[in-house]
Amino acid sequence: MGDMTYIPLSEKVGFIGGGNMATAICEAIVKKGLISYNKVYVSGPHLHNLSSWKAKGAHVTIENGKVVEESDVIFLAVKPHILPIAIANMYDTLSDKPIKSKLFVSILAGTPIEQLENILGQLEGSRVIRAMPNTPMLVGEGCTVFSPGQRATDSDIELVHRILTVTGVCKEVPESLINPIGALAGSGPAFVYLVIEALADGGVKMGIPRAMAIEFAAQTVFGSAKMVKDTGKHTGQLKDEVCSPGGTTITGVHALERGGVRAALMEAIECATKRSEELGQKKH
Ligand SMILES: NC(=O)C1=CN([C@@H]2O[C@H](COP(=O)(O)OP(=O)(O)OC[C@H]3O[C@@H](n4cnc5c(N)ncnc54)[C@H](O)[C@@H]3O)[C@@H](O)[C@H]2O)C=CC1
Ligand SMILES: O=C(O)[C@@H]1CCC=N1
Repeated sequence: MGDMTYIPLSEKVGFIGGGNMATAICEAIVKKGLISYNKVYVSGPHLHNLSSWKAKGAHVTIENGKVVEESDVIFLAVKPHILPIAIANMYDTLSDKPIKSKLFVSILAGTPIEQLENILGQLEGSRVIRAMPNTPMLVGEGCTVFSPGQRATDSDIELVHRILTVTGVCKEVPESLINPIGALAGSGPAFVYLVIEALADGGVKMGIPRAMAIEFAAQTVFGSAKMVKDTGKHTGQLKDEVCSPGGTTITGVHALERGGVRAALMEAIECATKRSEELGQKKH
């Protein structure tokens, strides 16, 4: 994927909220040549927080409605509890303007499509696609899923797929899977960083210098993930191939099982999924 060049979008892309995830999406698609910053519009409550966007050539504003006016596809990239405020700000600018039929892509954890369609309902003909990205798209290894809303057209789906597929893996899924996949792939990088850090801590405890321990922990996780993806072998078989009878690895595996690592990781996904559901029900 790294060397592929993509046909630039004719559409202008907007972001309501210019934080971590909006930055990752935009950087990813700019890097792949899909768009240049002069066709990007981004809003937030304080212009000084958007200075890095401005420095790269994006159009910045404190009016969310301006982003909607200027863009063809608009990513909603605020925190879930901010959405009503962000949309109210958007309507302030748009109230007396004949804006119609815009495509919105929400990346908000938890917020269901139906809620998004209701809140955007004042904007006649607005279409919604709900997506769940993750930050590794910044290095071209993202994992994104999306679900189209009722009014999203085939060409909307094609456009969103075209945008997100350059950032890594991208698949359309039923909406019922977005919260669980958000837990696994959206939150997942944080869980994996924690694992890498803990592996490195163990290495440091055993005398490996910190920088070397981090590098080797990360490369080991990276290599193992590539083995799972490229060989297609069952993870249990790959694990067995590392465990010599009476050897070092099975001794370490025993320690992990004693520590309940599998249950802890399963619970992390279950808890994060439930938290998404709570966010959708506004139990903030
Ligand atoms: N960070 C991640 O790894 C992922 C985040 N998400 C979702 O992406 C969304 C954004 O998350 P982050 O980028 O991490 O948060 P963030 O806090 O970095 O970004 C949110 C941005 O919204 C801006 N904002 C606040 N009030 C606003 C308003 N009224 N109008 C416009 N902009 C406003 C803030 O200034 C901030 O820059 C969340 O809904 C989250 O659930 C989804 C997948 C992964
Ligand atoms: O922690 C969160 O709520 C967001 C959603 C997925 C990753 N970060």
